[in-house]
Order: sequence, then C-alpha cells, then structure tokens
Amino acid sequence: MQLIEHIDAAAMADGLAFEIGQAIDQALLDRGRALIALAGGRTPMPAYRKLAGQQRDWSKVTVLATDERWVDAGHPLRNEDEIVDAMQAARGLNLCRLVPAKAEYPPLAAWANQVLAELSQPFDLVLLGMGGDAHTASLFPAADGLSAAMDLRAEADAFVITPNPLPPEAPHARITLGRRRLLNARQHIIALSGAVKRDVLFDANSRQQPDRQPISAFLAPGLNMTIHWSP
Ligand SMILES: O=C1O[C@H](COP(=O)(O)O)[C@@H](O)[C@H](O)[C@H]1O
Repeated sequence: MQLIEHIDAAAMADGLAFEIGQAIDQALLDRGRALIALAGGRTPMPAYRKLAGQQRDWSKVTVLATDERWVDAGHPLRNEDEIVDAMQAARGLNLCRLVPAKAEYPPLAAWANQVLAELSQPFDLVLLGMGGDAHTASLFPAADGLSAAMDLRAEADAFVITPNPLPPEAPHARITLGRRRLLNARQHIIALSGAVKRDVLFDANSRQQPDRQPISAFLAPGLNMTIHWSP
C-alpha cells in the first residue's frame, strides 16, 4: 500500500487522472479492452474530468460505478450520471448502469447482477472513495445488507444496502458491488480528502474491523493499492 499526499485537490486530480489513465492504457495494450469501476461522490469528479481529456480510443473502455443510489436516471444524486457528466469529453466511452432508469421500489439487485455477470473478467482498476464513517462504495457500517455484501463466499456481485441511519446528503437505498467483486481487480486506488478522513483511514487500517469500518477490507496487505490524499 502506497500513500501519496498531494499539496491540494488540483494536484490530486492530476495524479489520479494520470494513474487511472496508465491502468487503462496498460489494459488496452495487454487485452485490447479496459474495464474500470469508479467511485461516485464529490472527491474524484475533478480527476474524471481530467481523465476524459486524455486521448485514447474510449470506445474500448467500459466504466461502471462502484455503487449507485436507488434513484431515477437524471436525479442529481445518481453517481452514474455524475460520472458520465464529468467524462463527457471521452467520446465513445461505454457506461454500464447498476440501477434501471426508473428506480421503482422495492430496490432490487437483480438488474446489477445481470449487468455484472456479462462483465465477468476482473476489473483493470477499481477506484474507491471513502466517507467519514469509513464506508466505501455503499458498504456502510451497520447497514441492512452489509454482512451479505461483505461475505467473501457470497455468489452475488451486487447487493441492496440501506444505510442506517440514511445519510442526510443522500437519503436513499443503494446498490453496491460486494467486497468479493470489488477485490477482483488488477489494481486498486482509494481517493480521499481532508485531515478527518485521513485519520479515519489510519484508524481503520490499524483496527482491521471491516464490519465496523468497511474500508479496512481494502487495506489488507497484498493488494496492488495506491491511496491518494489531499487536504
Ligand atoms: O455515498 C458515497 O460516498 C462515497 C464518498 O463520497 P465523497 O463525496 O465523500 O467523496 C463515494 O465513494 C461513494 O461512491 C458514494 O456513493
């Protein structure tokens, strides 16, 4: 695990875009296609905008969100729409959605599992974010559905998660990739900002209690992992 401390958010966006771009280009060279899973939320969006400005054949690249809120397409809290919006310049980029355009209740993971079954290869890169409560993707501590999603023997790739309590900034059920599927990648990045989140990350790393601090499931030794941080 390597921690890169950037001087500010703009430098982190540059560093992240560079590392994501390298992973994509290596995959295109080795396999002719690239499959990447990207965090939603605010932190990585400037990096996605920079990434989209890089020249490559984007039609050979498929992206999906690590997790999605159970809201209709076009809703301002939809991670996939934010990613697509940030990556507009990447003409031809393929996006696979985890939630149908009309997100009718109750939330179901069947759609996402079908999508993921058709993308059975390991990810070339998984980029994770982290919340101040140590959630990553939508693996929220104490959430309904967390233990199934964290179970490495689970057959499903995607799970319904209902954070408990619902975060006020995004009070919705979620679909998240499970721990097993998120770990199945050639390379991992965690992107986070702020002193508080850095302390949470260090704490999670030392305690290693994935049920209480789900990010720690991705801090185990042996992963090809880079952590990008900015103040
Ligand atoms: O809810 C979510 O939060 C995390 C962190 O987001 P940020 O806004 O604090 O950067 C994000 O990684 C995840 O994809 C998202 O659904």
